[in-house]
Amino acid sequence: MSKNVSTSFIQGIRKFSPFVLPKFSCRMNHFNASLVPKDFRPFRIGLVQLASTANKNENLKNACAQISEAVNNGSQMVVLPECFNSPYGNQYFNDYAETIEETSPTYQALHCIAKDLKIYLFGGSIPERKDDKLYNTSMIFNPSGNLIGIHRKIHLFDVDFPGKITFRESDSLSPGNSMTIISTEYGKIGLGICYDIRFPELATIGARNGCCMMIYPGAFNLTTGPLHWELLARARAIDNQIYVASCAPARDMSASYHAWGHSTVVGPDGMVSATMDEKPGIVYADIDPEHMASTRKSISLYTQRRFDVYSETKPLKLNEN
Ligand SMILES: O=C(O)CCC(=O)C(=O)O
Repeated sequence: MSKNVSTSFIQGIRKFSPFVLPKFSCRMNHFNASLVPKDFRPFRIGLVQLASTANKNENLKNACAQISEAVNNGSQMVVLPECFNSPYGNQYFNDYAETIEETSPTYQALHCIAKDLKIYLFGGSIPERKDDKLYNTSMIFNPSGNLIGIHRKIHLFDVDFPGKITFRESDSLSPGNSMTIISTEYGKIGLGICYDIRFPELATIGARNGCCMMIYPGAFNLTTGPLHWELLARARAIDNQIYVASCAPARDMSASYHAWGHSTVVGPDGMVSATMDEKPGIVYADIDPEHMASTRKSISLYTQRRFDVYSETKPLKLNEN
């Protein structure tokens, strides 16, 4: 089951200050495995950049076909984009929303394909109905088809770029209230959805808690995509010397929301390992503990952090008299 971490940034840091990892053993002794989380194993990830339509059944069928393709090409972990089963927009969330239960169409489709193909499936996100509220929610399944985690988008996308894009997700959605870390046989994976990537605390606390990777299903747009999509993924990776995978929908200029696309995997050194353009497709990357170890050996952030100097972080107060 996922571990929902509800801890403050400082508590998260202190818990792992200084960064201590158990001594390594077994087959990882050809490199300095004490520099990586002890449960981190190599794997191949596939990010499915899906072309979604207004037809939910079609979207689910297409998602399953693309997941199979990713697995045929060696992926042990597959990621879908934000809002992959519906168009993206406040006007759609209520109509497309599902409850998270075994009889719901998206749950069923993801459960079956993860089980059939024996993979970890990070099911992008869908509009979720829970009690009287709607959330932007990701379901994560293991190779037995069990639901092992749910992440509800914590930071809602409320922005205003006059003349370019104005969006207020909070007009229809409620925010999730906990961080999510998923334990897999390849290591721990932290999860955020889209706008969550702008808040570095999630990745930093994830890394302190032993995550080898952060996954962000996301649908950036044609204004903030070129400005920040890759930069943010690289920043989260460099800050923490972890892998970052961001999975986007393909761009559809006939839809009301135009996604940036460019699904990307960034390595622990901050370099782009794999990426693509805005069209439908799949991005593959081989995730390698040795790469993390060599990055952390060259630039030794984890032994050089000055926890004795950093004081409690406080929220920025604007216009205080
Ligand atoms: O942060 C951004 O620029 C885009 C975020 C977004 O599109 C979202 O959260 O859905």
